[in-house]
Amino acid sequence: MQFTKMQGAGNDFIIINNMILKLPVEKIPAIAKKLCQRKVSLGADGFMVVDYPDGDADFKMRFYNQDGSIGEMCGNGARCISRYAYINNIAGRKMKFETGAGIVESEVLEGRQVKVLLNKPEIVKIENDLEIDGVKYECSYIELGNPGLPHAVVKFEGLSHADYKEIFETGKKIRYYEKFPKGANVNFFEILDEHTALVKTYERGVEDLTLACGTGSASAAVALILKGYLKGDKVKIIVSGGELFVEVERTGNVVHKLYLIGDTNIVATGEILDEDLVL
Ligand SMILES: N[C@H](CCC[C@H](N)C(=O)O)C(=O)O
Repeated sequence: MQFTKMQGAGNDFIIINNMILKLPVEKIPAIAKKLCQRKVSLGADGFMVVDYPDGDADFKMRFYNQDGSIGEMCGNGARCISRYAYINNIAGRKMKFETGAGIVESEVLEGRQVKVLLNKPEIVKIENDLEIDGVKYECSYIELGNPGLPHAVVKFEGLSHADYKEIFETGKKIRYYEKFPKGANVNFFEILDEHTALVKTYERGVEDLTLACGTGSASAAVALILKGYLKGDKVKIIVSGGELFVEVERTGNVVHKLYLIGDTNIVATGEILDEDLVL
């Protein structure tokens, strides 16, 4: 099975072209779960499949998390798959593709940069503070697209110095918070200056911290701009695997357009030979 491995800001993905492979869609979750396992297989945070679109888009992006669960969308994945589609002549530099959260548009910029117009924030609860086990958290809740990809944006004092275990344990608790209808990716933030925030994400479906989350960084940018923590409409989000830029077009508290911009890296291309994989 031909594959490409890519990463964007350290969020890594296996990409396959199902226009050629023609794997039955119902078999993909198990394949994704198998191949995304670190150490025993290729390993990745997510598995992406390019497929024929239903409508007039260039292609359909199917996204699966490391545990085989379906994700509505993935921002860093969308950046990577855009460059993959461009390089493999599936789309031009500017493209439009279907995702579980709705249509996404993107543009492959110079070099390895890709700019993605993410699904609009459909649910925005800026003041959505939580209390779990007697501890209060300053939190916003945002869903991008419809059906929406769920994100909590949570203040974490001293995030840059906090140890992995503390962030992980807190992230896990909030990820399963009973009032989040479908769980949430948990994006912890610390403000570095008025145009820059540090964000670390506990990802649903990976059930661990990843080095970056694109839609999480964009959701954090929306929450932090609307809260007045960040100024201007283009902000920088520092993540563990690099940096991302988010542009927000809005009228007051209503966001019309949300862009994610950042680097991509093609790590490998070749054939998957995993002998334990049962197709
Ligand atoms: N890493 C992705 C998000 C994957 C979505 C997944 N973790 C889920 O909640 O289904 C991003 O860059 O936006």
